Amino acid sequence: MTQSLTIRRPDDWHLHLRDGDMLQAVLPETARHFARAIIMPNLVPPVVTGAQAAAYRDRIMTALPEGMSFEPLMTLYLTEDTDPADVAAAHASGLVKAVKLYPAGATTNSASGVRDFEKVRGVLEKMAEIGLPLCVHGEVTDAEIDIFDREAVFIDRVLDPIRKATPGLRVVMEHITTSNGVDYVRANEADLGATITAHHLIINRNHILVGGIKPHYYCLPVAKREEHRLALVAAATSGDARFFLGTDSAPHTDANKEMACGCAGCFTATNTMSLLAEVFERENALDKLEGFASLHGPAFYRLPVNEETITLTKGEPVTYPAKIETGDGPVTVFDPGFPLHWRVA
Ligand SMILES: NC(=O)N[C@@H](CC(=O)O)C(=O)O
Ligand SMILES: [Zn+2]
Ligand SMILES: [Zn+2]
Repeated sequence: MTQSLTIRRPDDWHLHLRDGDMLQAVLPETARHFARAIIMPNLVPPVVTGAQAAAYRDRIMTALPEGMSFEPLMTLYLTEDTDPADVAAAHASGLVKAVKLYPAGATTNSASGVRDFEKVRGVLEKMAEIGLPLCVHGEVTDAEIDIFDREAVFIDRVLDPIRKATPGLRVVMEHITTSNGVDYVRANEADLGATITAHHLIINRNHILVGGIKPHYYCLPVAKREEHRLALVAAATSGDARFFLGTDSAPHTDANKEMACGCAGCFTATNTMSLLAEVFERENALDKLEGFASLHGPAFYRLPVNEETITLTKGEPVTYPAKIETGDGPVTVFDPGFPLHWRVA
């Protein structure tokens, strides 16, 4: 008997599409399964203004192959010079669904991010007033803080003070990687959610470092100890609506990953739904997959759920390309290290 599971079409609440040739190559990988995605603004130069977001959305729609449907949900990259009025106008027009906070230097293309959080107070207050969510890359960048502690320290030193200083600000903790992140979300009733990636449900830090360094498992925030992975799996499969899927699918060419100073990012757009179904099945939680991938995100963002459905079927191990070809060079698809049995029909 074939097992099958029909769920509402999922959305991706944290996605990097890049631009140009890379955009062209990776967009169909997402649009094949996902109806919508929150599009990260960390281009070079970053997407800072409403006008830049509108132009980027047009480039995405131009890159979408005939016959595919996909709605990019645009974000603005928060800088110390961001104009609250521009943010409010971009939100009011329906263009922009979130603002993204990168601490300066925390991750790929974050040099224009925020150093002095006092300087963005006016924007955050405006966002609280209009209900526009702030998506946060939650890591401190202080050189003396150990990379494995940067998320936990960020929660205490930056996130909690910002939230207390800005009542009503709606925050998404992006790509949480620790039990500290899970606990912080659980301890706060309102205005707080978190995205979880597929790869952080699968790898811990040993996968990156034991038996030789694995550049394709290196992303930021870096995967943590196994106990943290288990906390993420428990949160994702719990049915708690504050946790939802954000793949953080972040394509870099193999040349840029497999080098002495390799880029951070895992490319999962191609096989996310197969990865998730395998993880949720192992937890006896396939009934929670629709909530995580298709229902909790729209609820947080106050958007309608998708009317279409997808069907996952279980069978012989799924085959998918090890790499996708792009105009910039090949991009390796995330390999979980075990066979996947669920495919999107
Ligand atoms: N996750 C990553 O490791 N990389 C992302 C940036 C980010 O989401 O932090 C990228 O843009 O490559
Ligand atoms: Zn990030
Ligand atoms: Zn990201």
